[in-house]
Amino acid sequence: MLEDKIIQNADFFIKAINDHNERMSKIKTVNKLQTTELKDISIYLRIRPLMPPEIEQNSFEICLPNKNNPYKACVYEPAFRFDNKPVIKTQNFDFDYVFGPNDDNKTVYDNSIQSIVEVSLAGALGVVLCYGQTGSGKTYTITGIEEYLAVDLFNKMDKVINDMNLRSLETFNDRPFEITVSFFEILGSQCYDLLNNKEEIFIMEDKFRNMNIKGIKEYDCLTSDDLLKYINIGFSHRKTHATLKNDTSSRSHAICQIRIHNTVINQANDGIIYLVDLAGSERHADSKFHSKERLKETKDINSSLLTLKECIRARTLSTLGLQQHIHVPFRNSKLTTLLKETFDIEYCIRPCTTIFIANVSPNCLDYSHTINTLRYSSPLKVSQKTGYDPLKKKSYNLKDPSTWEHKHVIQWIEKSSNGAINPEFLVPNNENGIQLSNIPEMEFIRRCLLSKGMTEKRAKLFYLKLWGLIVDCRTKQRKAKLSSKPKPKYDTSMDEEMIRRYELEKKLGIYDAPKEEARKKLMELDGKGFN
Ligand SMILES: Nc1ncnc2c1ncn2[C@@H]1O[C@H](COP(=O)(O)OP(=O)(O)OP(=O)(O)O)[C@@H](O)[C@H]1O
Repeated sequence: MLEDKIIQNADFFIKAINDHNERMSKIKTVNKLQTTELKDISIYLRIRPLMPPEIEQNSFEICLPNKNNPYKACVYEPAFRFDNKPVIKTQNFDFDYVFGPNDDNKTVYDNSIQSIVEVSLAGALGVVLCYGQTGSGKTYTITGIEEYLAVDLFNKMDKVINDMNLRSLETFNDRPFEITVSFFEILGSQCYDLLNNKEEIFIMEDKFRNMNIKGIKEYDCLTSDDLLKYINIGFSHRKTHATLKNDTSSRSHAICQIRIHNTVINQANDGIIYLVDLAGSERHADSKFHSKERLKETKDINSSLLTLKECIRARTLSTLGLQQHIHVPFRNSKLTTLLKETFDIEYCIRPCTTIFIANVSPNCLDYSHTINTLRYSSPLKVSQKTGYDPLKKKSYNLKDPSTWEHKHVIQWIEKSSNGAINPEFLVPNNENGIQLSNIPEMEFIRRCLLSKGMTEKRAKLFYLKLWGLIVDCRTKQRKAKLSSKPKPKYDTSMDEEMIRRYELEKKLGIYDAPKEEARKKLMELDGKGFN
């Protein structure tokens, strides 16, 4: 068997991988970028360490972070030539950051997730998705993140209260933030409340296109311990099965929803954090000995993961103005329907941040699983090769906030609020149009309220006015992009014969000639003619 052959040749492969790694360390180092700006969608990779049973098996690591470039991972395929000689093939994959086997959950949390806590407290939407083959460390990663996040959320409240100067508002009370949690799982098209005896719940869109979860129970959390207690109960009720890779493999998408309600600024939408432990993707081949029910389960999981991939990619491309198709297929699965605010840029009216963590096993015997995960996740990070230049300045357009400099922002605020809002309060840090759009709703309203005579309702309307512009502008840009797309050479209703005739007429220069004249000319030239 191939697996036995790989282990028998372990010495060769380990040496080849070490040599390659050594050569890589002599190449110029790429420094880690110190960026504090939150991206709409960030794609990370986490490579777990080899587990003790894998080490006992004499397995070795075939997926490593690139020593000199924290944005790349290197994968080595252990293979054999036709004459049975072992060879190693190398491939590199790009990410927003690669966490290696020595990086613990705290490092992952500090470098990827913690930034969404503050913005969610200010009213934004934060989504964390853990993806990977079964046994690759998704649950390990998400539970670790949840522990740090629960503590951090309660710790940061005070900072946000001070930063937002909430104490100065008349409506300030002794519980400015109400934190509630719910925990549910999605199995195909069914959803179950894991904190309420697995009662069925329903993800629905109301007539205002808002998403609602009918029947879900939300629990009030006064401390981080409360929050963690509910998360642990939820996990213990999740559906699992034994797979080839994991004795308790997760067969559902487990979603922890943390809602942050600001009781001081009631008009603002609640901040929401979704922590999603995706079901372990399993190759169809690995599940072929299972029951019909298991096969259907695997099919459902894989199809929803495919929809998720399409949605993330479509969203990224459309944000960058590179999307050719207007359709983001978020309605194709329950999970993406729930997260529609993240994907549907014509609906979304607040800053959304999505953090996608792909988890892989470094075990040489998991090569095919690991490469599948890398091929799935790495392309989600849209590379600069696509021609998108974030530094390229767009020319000023009164109706497009992304083109506004600080002075345009001031003009817009003064004009659109009829002088009721003082720009010094709303954009005190020289914010440009993009930065203005990135101010979460609560913070936006809070800043508006600093102007004399301003009410929460008026501030909310002003926020919606800005987002009306942003959404209109995005829609227009995408439509313009679509209409500038070259028209297909042939009408799709043309059959083969019509296309042949069209090509021939074009070649003979008689395409626009009257039919009779064209026929004569055609007969003269090739003696065939047509009716
Ligand atoms: N970074 C890590 N450091 C140490 N141990 C890890 C790490 N990642 C995963 N593990 C261990 O690997 C095993 C499998 O991890 P985990 O259960 O998180 O996999 P999974 O991807 O959630 O699998 P499934 O989809 O089947 O539920 C666990 O025993 C876990 O403790």
